[in-house]
Amino acid sequence: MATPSKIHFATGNKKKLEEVNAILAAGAELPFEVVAAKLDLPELQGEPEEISKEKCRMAAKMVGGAVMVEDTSLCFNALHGLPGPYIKWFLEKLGHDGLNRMLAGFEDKSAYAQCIFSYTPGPDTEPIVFVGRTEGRIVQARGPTDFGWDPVFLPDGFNETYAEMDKTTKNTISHRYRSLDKLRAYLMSHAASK
Ligand SMILES: O=c1nc[nH]c2c1ncn2[C@H]1C[C@H](O)[C@@H](COP(=O)(O)OP(=O)(O)OP(=O)(O)O)O1
Ligand SMILES: [Mg+2]
Repeated sequence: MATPSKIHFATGNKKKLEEVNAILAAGAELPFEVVAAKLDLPELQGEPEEISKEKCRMAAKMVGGAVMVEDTSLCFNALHGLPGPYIKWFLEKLGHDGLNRMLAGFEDKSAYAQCIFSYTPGPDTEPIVFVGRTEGRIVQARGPTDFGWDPVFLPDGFNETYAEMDKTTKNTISHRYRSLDKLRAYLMSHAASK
């Protein structure tokens, strides 16, 4: 279906919204507009791709139009991918130090950040899913603490945590960038020809 002119981004997280806007603004001019929609959506449980699609369906029903939603997981390899989609609760309850302590008994501190965007042009269309991943490892917290687990995630190939690096750098290597770049390409290629 052709890309509509207006897409609602349903999120309750201001920092995500900032990054999404910055990532989209850094690219070519878009044939669509992204508007924020603060909807009260439940934190669903299950497999990440299914969680994301279901959230997208619910949001599309609520706004009655095109929607994108995003969910972020932080997956520890030593723990076979946990906390994964439950990172929000682990971070809230344990803090940065607690996340490090979860790995104290393991030599393997490697982890990956995963972002899943789901998009639908409207409530009657099955959402499509775009996955982006950035590999790294869990370190003692370093840098500003204004966005989630950024201080404890050190992406591979860098000496700075997500929190320490400047936003422009994070926004060219992040899990969010990688999945949003795929969604952007999809939306551009389905834009109605002028
Ligand atoms: O790039 C990131 N760097 C650091 N922390 C991050 C990032 N992206 C999400 N986060 C945090 C927010 C929340 O604690 C959990 C994901 O949960 P998640 O459900 O996706 O986010 P949310 O509930 O805050 O917003 P939403 O309304 O879009 O579901 O990881
Ligand atoms: Mg959420």
